[in-house]
Amino acid sequence: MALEDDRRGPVIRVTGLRNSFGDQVIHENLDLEVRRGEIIGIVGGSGTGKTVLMRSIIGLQRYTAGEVEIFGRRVSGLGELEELELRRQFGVLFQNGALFSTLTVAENIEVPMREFYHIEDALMDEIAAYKIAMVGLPPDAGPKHPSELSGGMKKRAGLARALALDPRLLFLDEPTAGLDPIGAAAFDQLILQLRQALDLTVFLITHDLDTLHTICDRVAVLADKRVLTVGTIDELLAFDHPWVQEYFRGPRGRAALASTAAGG
Ligand SMILES: Nc1ncnc2c1ncn2[C@@H]1O[C@H](COP(=O)(O)OP(=O)(O)OP(=O)(O)O)[C@@H](O)[C@H]1O
Repeated sequence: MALEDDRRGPVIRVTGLRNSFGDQVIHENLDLEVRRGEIIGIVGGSGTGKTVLMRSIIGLQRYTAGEVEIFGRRVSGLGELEELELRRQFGVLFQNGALFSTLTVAENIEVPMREFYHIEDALMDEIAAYKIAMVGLPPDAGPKHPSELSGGMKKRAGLARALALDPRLLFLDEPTAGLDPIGAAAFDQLILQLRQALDLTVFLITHDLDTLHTICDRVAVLADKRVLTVGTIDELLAFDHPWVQEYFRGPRGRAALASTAAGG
């Protein structure tokens, strides 16, 4: 059953979200809208709940209050078929790539295909090879196991798996963490290219200021248990809050700003 698609509304709408673990309240009354086709960066100090927010949106975290809509549909209370149909429309790259270590790269990419479709093995291999090429991995990466790949290649393999079902929405949790600056910049460019080629909306958790400056259309700041503000970097630079000012105007923030201004 195809989900009704509200093309005018936001791709993701989170309203009044609350998450807590025991006595620890992570989110309280959190609102966020993600627009169609944008790359939105999610930033915030460690432990502010960026990953918990992502997990709430994709259905892996049971929140205690609030509502999440994806493509105009409430994600809670969906029937089994509708939930499957929704899950097919987004891909996720988890923080550590989360590849199955006993499977090859191609087999990893085929996992979601096997879950959702009945496709012949030969066709699945072809699709996996196409996804491998799409993320800039060499063809011989397919039969390799994750342990044989560099950190950057693992991220690309995880991305290929996230793209396995041709999603329209992509979630990336700290994709450039642990990459060297050249590898991180290349990954940023890959995300930009894929957004353009595949008409994607991207929800991107990152601490990487270069990534924020280079590829994000808007940035949402998590603080005080909610989304404190959302805006372009220029708008955030003018936002009067100690964490935001320290983050974007501290030494690293200034370096990233200077580098972007210089076209680097
Ligand atoms: N399953 C869980 N049980 C208990 N506490 C949890 C659970 N998952 C997350 N937390 C807590 O929720 C808070 C937010 O965690 P989360 O991983 O979302 O932070 P984050 O903003 O992504 O941090 P980082 O930038 O360090 O990755 C943390 O204090 C964490 O310990």
